[in-house]
Amino acid sequence: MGLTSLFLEVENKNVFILGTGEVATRRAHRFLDKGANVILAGNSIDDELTKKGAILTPLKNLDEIVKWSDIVVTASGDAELCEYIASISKGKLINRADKPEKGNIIIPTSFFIDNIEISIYTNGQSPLMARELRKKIQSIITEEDLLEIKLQDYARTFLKEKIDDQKIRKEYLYNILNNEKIKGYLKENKFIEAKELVEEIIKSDFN
Ligand SMILES: C[C@@]1(CC(=O)O)c2cc3[nH]c(cc4nc(cc5[nH]c(cc(n2)[C@H]1CCC(=O)O)[C@@](C)(CC(=O)O)[C@@H]5CCC(=O)O)C(CC(=O)O)=C4CCC(=O)O)c(CCC(=O)O)c3CC(=O)O
Ligand SMILES: NC(=O)C1=CN([C@@H]2O[C@H](COP(=O)(O)OP(=O)(O)OC[C@H]3O[C@@H](n4cnc5c(N)ncnc54)[C@H](O)[C@@H]3O)[C@@H](O)[C@H]2O)C=CC1
Repeated sequence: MGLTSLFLEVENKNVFILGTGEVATRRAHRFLDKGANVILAGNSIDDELTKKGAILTPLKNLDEIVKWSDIVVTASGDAELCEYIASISKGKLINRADKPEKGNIIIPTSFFIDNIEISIYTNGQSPLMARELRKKIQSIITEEDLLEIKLQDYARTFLKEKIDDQKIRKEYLYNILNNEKIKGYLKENKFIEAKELVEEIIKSDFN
């Protein structure tokens, strides 16, 4: 295995999910929430999925749907059917919820703090611990960290307009990150003051 974490654009991508149980439903929500077209094969799906645009198909003639799909998920308790679907999915992106090590996509636990996305993968060892680690991480990220991210975003955009050389932009961003006065402002939730100081620092050199 040579897994590395990446973010995948799934908007308007075609996703086929084999199964309609707990895991299949969770996967379907995740893809639908990001604008993918989702078809699930199985007996029934709940109204919430239907409302989001999921389509249910019976467990037959699945070859055409596999051809249609960009991403395949096997999440059925029927091991033989999972194997069959995997065998006709060669060359595709496939998440094997039934046998993760045989697929080429892992779905980690992911969560947001503000608009920062954090994903955890325990290398298949303990999904439950992935969930526990999530709680720990959530508890150590402060309001100040989130403001620093907003400030860096602001400074980066501002710098891109003023300075062509990326190396120089980088130097400014490090200086902003380590500026004690700015840190003090963020600690006191004074974002406007922090922003003004950033502008001052940059403008004083470039006006
Ligand atoms: C590899 C992976 C699949 C992938 O790549 O998609 C995978 C695989 C498997 N999980 C199994 C079991 C359980 N999974 C959960 C829960 C979650 N599992 C999730 C992810 C992943 N699970 C992927 C990476 C995991 C990693 O390594 O970090 C989470 C984080 C995200 C999500 O699924 O949406 C979600 C928590 C969501 C949240 O945050 O709340 C629970 C808890 C519960 O149900 O209450 C149990 C029962 C307890 C237990 O077994 O620990 C089994 C069956 C094992 C068997 O047969 O006994 C397999 C298959 C196998 O291991 O063969
Ligand atoms: N996060 C993850 O990735 C997890 C993966 N799993 C694995 O994913 C698969 C599905 O798990 P869940 O959604 O929790 O199960 P579930 O029992 O909620 O759903 C199983 C689905 O498989 C279908 N099915 C068809 N034939 C079956 C058969 N012979 N036996 C059992 N089910 C059959 C059911 O109709 C249903 O759609 C299993 O292989 C399980 O080991 C399980 C838990 C978590």
